[in-house]
Amino acid sequence: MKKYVIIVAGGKGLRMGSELPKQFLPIGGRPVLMHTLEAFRKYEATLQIILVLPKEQQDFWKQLCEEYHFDVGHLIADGGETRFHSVKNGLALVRESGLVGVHDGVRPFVSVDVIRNCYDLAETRKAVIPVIDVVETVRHLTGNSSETVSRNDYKLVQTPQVFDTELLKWAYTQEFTPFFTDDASVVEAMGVPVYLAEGNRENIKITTPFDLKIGSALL
Ligand SMILES: Nc1ccn([C@@H]2O[C@H](COP(=O)(O)OP(=O)(O)OP(=O)(O)O)[C@@H](O)[C@H]2O)c(=O)n1
Ligand SMILES: C[C@](O)(CO)[C@H](O)COP(=O)(O)O
Repeated sequence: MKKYVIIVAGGKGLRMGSELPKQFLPIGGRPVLMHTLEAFRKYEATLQIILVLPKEQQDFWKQLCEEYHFDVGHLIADGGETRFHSVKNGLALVRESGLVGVHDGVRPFVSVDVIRNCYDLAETRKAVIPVIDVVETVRHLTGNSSETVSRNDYKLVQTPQVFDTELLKWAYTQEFTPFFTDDASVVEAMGVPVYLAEGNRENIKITTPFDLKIGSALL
């Protein structure tokens, strides 16, 4: 079965606030994105990797690949206005039927076991996302007040989110709404249920400078 992953790195990284876009910041001496692509190559040698990058960053990325002798093969698509639009641009390069995962470029610590489990389950479940437990107490804001809610009723959502290719392409024909913060929300809006798989706690999304410190410790 043909398998793809769309690795989205088309964002602005505003919360990181660094001059160098966060996907290029070094962890363990190498850009974040290289760790991410390698995790997927470790999962499967024949996986077709599609990397989504802002057009103006693509030459810089190619320079980095040469400088670091980075040889994980991949196609490049242009970043879009939002994550939704970036995924849509990546999906345009998905030409055969099979499975397609979507993964945040800034989640370099996804485990190969989690990747494999999500793809394996998607063969029958069609739409699979990795999640982890909430380990802190959660409060719901109600106007000027707030109340504790049961954390057992919630999960934290990670990537890769893996889908049947035709299903994801169909879902991405919808008009964008700000409610679409991940791929599962886009698929669910078509009335299709999403299956929850186990994520890994190290699979953090590098969002702020604090996450970089954690990332360095995780290597
Ligand atoms: N237009 C966009 C926006 C986001 N992303 C990607 O989606 C992932 C998750 O987004 P986030 O961590 O929020 O990245 P940014 O949007 O870059 O960060 P910020 O919200 O702080 O600006 C990242 O890999 C990011 O590059 C993307 O491909 N295209
Ligand atoms: C897709 C995601 O990483 C799942 O947790 C998350 O929704 C991305 O959100 P962001 O605001 O684009 O970082």
